[in-house]
Amino acid sequence: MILNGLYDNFLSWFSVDMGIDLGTCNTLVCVRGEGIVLNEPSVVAVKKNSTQVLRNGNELAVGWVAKEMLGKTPGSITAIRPLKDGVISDFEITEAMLSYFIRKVNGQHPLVRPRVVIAVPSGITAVERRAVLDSAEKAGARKVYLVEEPMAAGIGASLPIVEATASMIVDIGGGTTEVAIMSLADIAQCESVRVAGDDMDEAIINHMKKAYNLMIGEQTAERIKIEIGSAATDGEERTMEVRGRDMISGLPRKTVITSEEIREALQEPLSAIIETVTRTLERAEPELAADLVDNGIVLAGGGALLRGIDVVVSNATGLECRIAEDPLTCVARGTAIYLEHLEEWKGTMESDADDF
Ligand SMILES: Nc1ncnc2c1ncn2[C@@H]1O[C@H](COP(=O)(O)OP(=O)(O)OP(=O)(O)O)[C@@H](O)[C@H]1O
Repeated sequence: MILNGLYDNFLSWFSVDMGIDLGTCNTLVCVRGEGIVLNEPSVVAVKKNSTQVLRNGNELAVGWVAKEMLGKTPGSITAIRPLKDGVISDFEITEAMLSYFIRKVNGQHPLVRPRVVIAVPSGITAVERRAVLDSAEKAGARKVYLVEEPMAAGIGASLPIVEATASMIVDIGGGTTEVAIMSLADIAQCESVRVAGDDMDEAIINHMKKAYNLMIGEQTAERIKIEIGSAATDGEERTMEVRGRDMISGLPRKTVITSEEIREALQEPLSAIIETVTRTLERAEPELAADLVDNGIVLAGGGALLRGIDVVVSNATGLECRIAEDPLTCVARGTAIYLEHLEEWKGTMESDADDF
């Protein structure tokens, strides 16, 4: 056992060990000492009705190359996101994507295969966990460890999660929102809801259909959310010109929308997120709840960047709420730190393979 550990540490000198935030929207890879070395959309372009990944010249159509094809693909090509609601919905494609990213970071023909820590949503089933482990192994990892996303986010946000005090994280990603209260390097209370940034985009698409008879794509909806979206007013209202297809005439058209109507459209997904936060707090042990009065709540994930979301969470809970530094990279940075302290963390799930 000890020899195995020493051998593994020895191999680590020759491999680029990495932490991966395998997200519904983006995949980030973090390497110790180097920070985030890869940040690409979790998108793969394949031939229609097949799992054959396309090439764009010499490059496989994965990540940025594939994202550009999304929504603009000719009939014979499908650009797909192999993760849905934070979990793998297409194994073969996920494996192809992971393998592309791991190779990109580790080099085409590495001497030693890397150790990899992958952050997974806390709500996923044992079968889904196994699927992530298998995909990463087949994608070229020497050893794979899984860490729960809120734990990784807490580590990345420098919360004192190993201490005997409660830390609370709300990680709002693309497909899932993870809410967790942690203490003594373990998750004490956790809730995961499959409502997050993607649902906000969908709410905007539905609003544009209902209010303007205008069909817009997912990328336009995301742009609206980022440019003028908000959860609470910050005293400054914004407008934006939006282009799409008229649902009646079928022709391209543009219209001007306001931040107020988008805030209204976002109410439903935001309420679901807030309910999850309050439910988690209600279930917390009294001692841990007491700690949170002083420690407050930290928001992470891309959704934390929605204007005024900290205000809304703070108003709903009565607790102080702050946004983690660089919330989009929080989980990935946490996975890389986790890799350095594997022995300290409880219940790490790891793969069986240990060959290079
Ligand atoms: N400035 C912004 N304002 C609002 N939302 C934003 C902003 N920037 C990014 N987002 C949203 O954050 C989400 C992506 O966040 P993140 O990368 O943390 O998710 P993920 O890790 O891919 O998803 P998951 O954790 O569900 O697997 C997307 O829905 C994106 O539109």
